[in-house]
Amino acid sequence: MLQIDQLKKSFDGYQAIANANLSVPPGEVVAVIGPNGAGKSTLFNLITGHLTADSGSIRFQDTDITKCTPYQICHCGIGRSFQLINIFSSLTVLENIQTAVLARHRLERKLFKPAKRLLREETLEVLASFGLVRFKDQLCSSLSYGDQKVLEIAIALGSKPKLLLLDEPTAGMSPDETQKIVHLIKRLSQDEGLTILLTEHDTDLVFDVAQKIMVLHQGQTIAQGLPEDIRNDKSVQNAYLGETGVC
Ligand SMILES: Nc1ncnc2c1ncn2[C@@H]1O[C@H](COP(=O)(O)OP(=O)(O)OP(=O)(O)O)[C@@H](O)[C@H]1O
Repeated sequence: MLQIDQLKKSFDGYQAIANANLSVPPGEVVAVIGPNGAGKSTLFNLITGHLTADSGSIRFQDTDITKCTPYQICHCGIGRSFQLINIFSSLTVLENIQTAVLARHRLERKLFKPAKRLLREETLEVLASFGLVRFKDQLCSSLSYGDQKVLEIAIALGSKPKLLLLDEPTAGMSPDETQKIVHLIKRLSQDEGLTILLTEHDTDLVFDVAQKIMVLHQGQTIAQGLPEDIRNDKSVQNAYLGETGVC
């Protein structure tokens, strides 16, 4: 579904992505892991068009998206939730979801008065599937951190993406909130067949949910494969030595 080849990106001479290769098969949960500064967020920003690669290619469903804008990439079918929660805090929960649903129907310009009536049923369905109906008239700023994250993922799914990118979805969460996100990832993958690409520092979570893992180290793909192979890979163990000792 997503194919990345020989990707490179430098910042003022520093190669943040030196040579990244990744293949994401349809229907799978794929995790990108690596020590701090390995280039995970940079890779995500390249995939979603928030950064432009110096060289290499990114193909999504046989379309070359390497030089596309974030708007074009979103309309191609790639949705994203960010490391820092990215919602409209001063809008209600319902209005946030409605914004995403309107955008999918290319009705963004009708965002204000008439929008209240537009696509309300579809918006309520999205809210229901994420257990957010009871919060629908609350301002987003009043939700707990965990519920704000669920809302952000629901917004990303409002555009009905085929591939969902989750950038450290459990960062800063309590164990209970983390479990809620784990269940959500499994439900979206197993019940709805969504393809998911995530980065995450919590390697227990990664080994729990991912069918495939890519390991980035200093901007290079040093390993890619099944979780059990990654766990036993010597280059991965070396990359993590002195870091978390997780593998
Ligand atoms: N806009 C930028 N300008 C300059 N350097 C950058 C920029 N973005 C990232 N970098 C550098 O590129 C490298 C990779 O950063 P990146 O944020 O992609 O790593 P990461 O694997 O996501 O790290 P973390 O796990 O800590 O979030 C780092 O050395 C970072 O300082």
